[in-house]
Amino acid sequence: MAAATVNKSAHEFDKGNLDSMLTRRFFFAPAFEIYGGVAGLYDYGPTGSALQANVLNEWRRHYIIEEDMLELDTTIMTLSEVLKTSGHVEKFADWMVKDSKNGEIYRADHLVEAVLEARLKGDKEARGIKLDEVVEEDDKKKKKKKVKSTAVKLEDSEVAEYESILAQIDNYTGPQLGELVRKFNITNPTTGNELTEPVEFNLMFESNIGPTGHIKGFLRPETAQGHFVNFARLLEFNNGKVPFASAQIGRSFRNEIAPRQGLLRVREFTMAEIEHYVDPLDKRHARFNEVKDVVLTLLAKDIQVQGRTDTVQMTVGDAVGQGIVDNETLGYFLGRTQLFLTKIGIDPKRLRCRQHMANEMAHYAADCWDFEIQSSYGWIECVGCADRSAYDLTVHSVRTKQPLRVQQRLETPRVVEKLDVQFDAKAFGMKFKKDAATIRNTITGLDEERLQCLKDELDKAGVSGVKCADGKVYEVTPDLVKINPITVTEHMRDFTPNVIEPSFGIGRILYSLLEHSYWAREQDKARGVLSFPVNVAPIKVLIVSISNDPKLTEIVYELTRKLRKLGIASRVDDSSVSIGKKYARNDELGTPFGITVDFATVQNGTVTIRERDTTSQYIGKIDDVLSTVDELVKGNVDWAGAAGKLEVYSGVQDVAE
Ligand SMILES: Nc1ncnc2c1ncn2[C@@H]1O[C@H](COP(=O)(O)OP(=O)(O)OP(=O)(O)O)[C@@H](O)[C@H]1O
Repeated sequence: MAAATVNKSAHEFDKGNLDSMLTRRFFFAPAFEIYGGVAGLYDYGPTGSALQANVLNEWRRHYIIEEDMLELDTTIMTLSEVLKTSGHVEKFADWMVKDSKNGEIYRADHLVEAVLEARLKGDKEARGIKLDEVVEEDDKKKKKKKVKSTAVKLEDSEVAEYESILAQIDNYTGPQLGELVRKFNITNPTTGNELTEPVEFNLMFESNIGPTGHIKGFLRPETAQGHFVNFARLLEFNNGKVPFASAQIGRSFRNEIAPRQGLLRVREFTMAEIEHYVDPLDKRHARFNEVKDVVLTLLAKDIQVQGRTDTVQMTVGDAVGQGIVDNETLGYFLGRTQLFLTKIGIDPKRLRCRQHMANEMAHYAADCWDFEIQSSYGWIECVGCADRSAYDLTVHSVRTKQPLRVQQRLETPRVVEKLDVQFDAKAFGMKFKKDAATIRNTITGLDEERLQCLKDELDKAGVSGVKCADGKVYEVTPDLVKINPITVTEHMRDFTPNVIEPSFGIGRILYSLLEHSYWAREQDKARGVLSFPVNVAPIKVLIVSISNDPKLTEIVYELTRKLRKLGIASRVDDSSVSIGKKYARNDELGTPFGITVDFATVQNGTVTIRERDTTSQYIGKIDDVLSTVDELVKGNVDWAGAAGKLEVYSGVQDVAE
C-alpha cells in the first residue's frame, strides 16, 4: 500500500518561528551567550552537532570514498611565510568605511548593498509593496544595525541603475566602492555622518608561535594551503601520477568586519575542501560521462555584467561543450556538487551556479563558479568551485625551491628545441664571488620564455640584468653566460599541475538546509517540522511507550539496544506528555521515524511505526519494523516502498494531526 504524501510547499515559511525553534531545540546558539556573546561566533548543540556530523559523513562518502581522494588533517595555526607566499598576508582583505566622526565601521560593499536595497525597498513601499528590513549585527551583539527604508519613490532610471549595481556588487574594487558611496550620498545609516574612503582590512587572526614572539603565525582562513605545502608527499603517495585529489575537513577563521545573518557570515567555521591536481594540457575527467546529464541552473558572467540575474537550465555536458564552463574537470565537480547538495536535502529549485565576474576572480584563476543557495537572506555563496591554474604550487615552489612538479614518462619520446645554458664557471665565480651560485640558480630556474628574453638581450645589447630572490639585480654578459638552442629527445615531461578546487562552507549549507527543510502543519503552526532526508537527520528513531508499565519499559530498553547494535541513532522520550506531543516535539528535531510500544507489544510482539512528514502509521513485528528502519536508514528503500511490507495501523491518531 502506498504511503500518504504531504504538500509542504503549501505552508508559508515563518522565519521567526524557525529561529525560535532552532534556539529552543539547541541546534546552535551564540557562543559565550551568558557573557553577552560576540558577533560571528556560535556553538552547536546536540542536534546541530549531529546534523553537521551526518552532513560531513555524507560529504566524506560522496567525495573522499567515492572518488578515492587522499584525506588530510593539517594544522590550523599556519606559519606566516606560507600565507605570505600564497598572497593572503597582502591581499586577504575586505574594504571597510568608517564614520568620519564616531569611527563606527561598516564593510563597504555590504553597506552600499544594504543602502541601495533599502532605497529600492522604500520605492516598493511607496508603491504599496511590503518587504523585510536589512539587518547587520554589531560586534558585541548588543544591538542590531538597521538600514531603515523610507517610503520614497525613485525614478525608473534610478531603480534600473541600483538593480544593475546590486547584480554585480561583488565585482567592485575598493576605490570603485568609494565612488559609489560618493555618487549615491551614502552616509552612516545610524548617525547620518559622512564616511571615509574605503580602506583594506585583513581578515586573518594573527598570533605568535612560541614564547619569543619571533615566529609569526595566523589562524588559517582556509584549509587549502595545508594541501599545497604537502603536495610532494601526496604526489609520492599517489605513485607520482596525476590526476588525483586531496580532501580536508576542518576549521577556518576569518575576522569578518561585519558578521551577520546567523551562521552565514561568522568568524570561525567548518570548511570541506578538495584540491584536484590535473595535467594543464589535459583537463578531461575519466568519469565525466557519469555527470554529463546532471542539470545545473547557471548564471553566467556575461549576464551579470549586463546587470541581469536571469538563469538558464543546462546539462553539465552542454555547459562544458559550449565553453560556458571552462573544462571537463571543473564541470565534473559542478555536477557532483549539485548531486551532493540535493542528496542532503537542499531544494534544487533554490540552488544556482553563479560564475565569477572578472574583478571578482583572482587574476590567476581560469574559471570560477559559486553554488549559491537561496534562503530568507537571499542568494548566498555556499560552495566555491575554482580552477586555480598552477598558481599555488608555483608560488610555493619558487619560495621554497622545492620542485612541486610532476615528472611524467612519455609514451613516445619527443624531439624538442630547447635553450641550453652554459656558464664560464671560473670567470663567473671571479666576478660574482659568494653570489655566483644564487645568480646561476636563478638563470637555470628561468622558464623558456624568460630565458629567450635573456638571450635576446645578451645578443642585442651585450649585457642584461638578472634579478635574484634577494631583490638585487646582477649584470651578466655573453662571455659569462652562453644561451644556445639545442635539439634534444625527451623521454620525460615535467609540469606543474593545475588545481581545481571545490570549497564548501559547511555552516552556510547547514543553515540553508534548515530553512529548506522547515515547514509547519496547518493544525499546529507554532510547532515546526524539519523534513531532513533520513541520511542527515540527527536522530533517526524516536521511541515512545504508551505507559510506564515495567513490561513496556523493558521492551523499550530492548529496542534501544537493538537499534544501537544496528548503528542507528535513537532517542527515548519518557516524559509525561501525550504521545501526540512527543511526536510533534520530535518533528521539530527532524526525527523521521517514531516507534511506539503498547500493550499489544507485550501480547503479540508488534509495534507501530510512524513517519514524520506524512504522519502515516504502520504496524509490524518488532524485528520486521527494525529491519525496515535499517533499510530506510541505509537508503535502500523509501517510506512508500518500506511501508508496503507492514500493515496499516488503524488505532488512535496523533494528537498533533
Ligand atoms: N565568514 C564566513 N562564514 C561562514 N562561511 C564562510 C565565510 N566565509 C566563507 N565561507 C564559506 O567558505 C566557502 C569558501 O570560501 P571563499 O573564500 O570562496 O568565500 P568568499 O568568496 O570569501 O565568501 P564571501 O564572498 O561570502 O565572503 C564559501 O563558499 C562559504 O561557504
